[in-house]
Amino acid sequence: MELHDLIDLGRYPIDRPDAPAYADLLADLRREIAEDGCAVLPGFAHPAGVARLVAEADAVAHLGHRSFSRTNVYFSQDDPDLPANHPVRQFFDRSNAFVPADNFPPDRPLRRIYEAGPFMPFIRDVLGEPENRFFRYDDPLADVIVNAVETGQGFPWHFDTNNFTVTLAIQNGSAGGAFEYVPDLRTASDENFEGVAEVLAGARDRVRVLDLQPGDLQIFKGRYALHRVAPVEGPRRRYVGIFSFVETEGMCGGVERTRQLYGRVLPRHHQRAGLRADALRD
Ligand SMILES: O=C(O)CCC(=O)C(=O)O
Ligand SMILES: [Fe+2]
Repeated sequence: MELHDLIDLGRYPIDRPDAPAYADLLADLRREIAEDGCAVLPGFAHPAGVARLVAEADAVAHLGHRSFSRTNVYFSQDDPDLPANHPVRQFFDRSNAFVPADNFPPDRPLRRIYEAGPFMPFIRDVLGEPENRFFRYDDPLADVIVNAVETGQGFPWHFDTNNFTVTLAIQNGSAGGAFEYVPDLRTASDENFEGVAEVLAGARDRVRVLDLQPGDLQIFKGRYALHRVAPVEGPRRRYVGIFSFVETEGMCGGVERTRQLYGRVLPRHHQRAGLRADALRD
């Protein structure tokens, strides 16, 4: 299976960084990131590629870790010393199933894309990050996963633990499942708890809504953009492939969050706790 069996390389020539079309594409996507905090590449995976990705997701969906919990936007514990309306103290229902990354071998479609030579440099170019601050997530449970969401389930407001998130829509639910986000709500040095509290209380003025279609690739700064997935409705599962990138080499997920989302932790999650460049709550 080659990259062109999955991706529309005619429309998105990520394998030809010297081509003028690559420079044009990059300029468009960088503008989108600057204006919207998010770039979308419609039809990045072509229909035949989507069919392969759906088949892969269907085959491993039963291995998803189904978890139901109440979580705050940081996936952290409550802190009773803070005021009751503080974002750390706002908990929302979360239910979904993450299919852990060790179910996606290199010769199957999803990891074939994630580990393809041109993919990481392309994403880094779009985000305008330097080479020494852009790495694949070093987490064997979470570097590339599928989020499988069934009827009634969703993913409430949160920040990602990895810096940059790239999602690939594989299959939509029958209805619902829209992606909502607030770009740049916090920075590496400013939690902006007040702004977060406003969104959690229902302020909609900065919320953007995306209705992604199967095959669409989305690139955004999930550590700084608060985001959520509206509940899915109807019999069909929603599948999204999630590719993670980080600014610190060797970084993996924290112990608490990894246990919640994947149902297990590895020795490296303990060994590398705290290996990150910022001091955000997570
Ligand atoms: O399913 C999605 O579109 C994104 C889910 C998400 O935000 C996450 O897994 O952190
Ligand atoms: Fe997320």
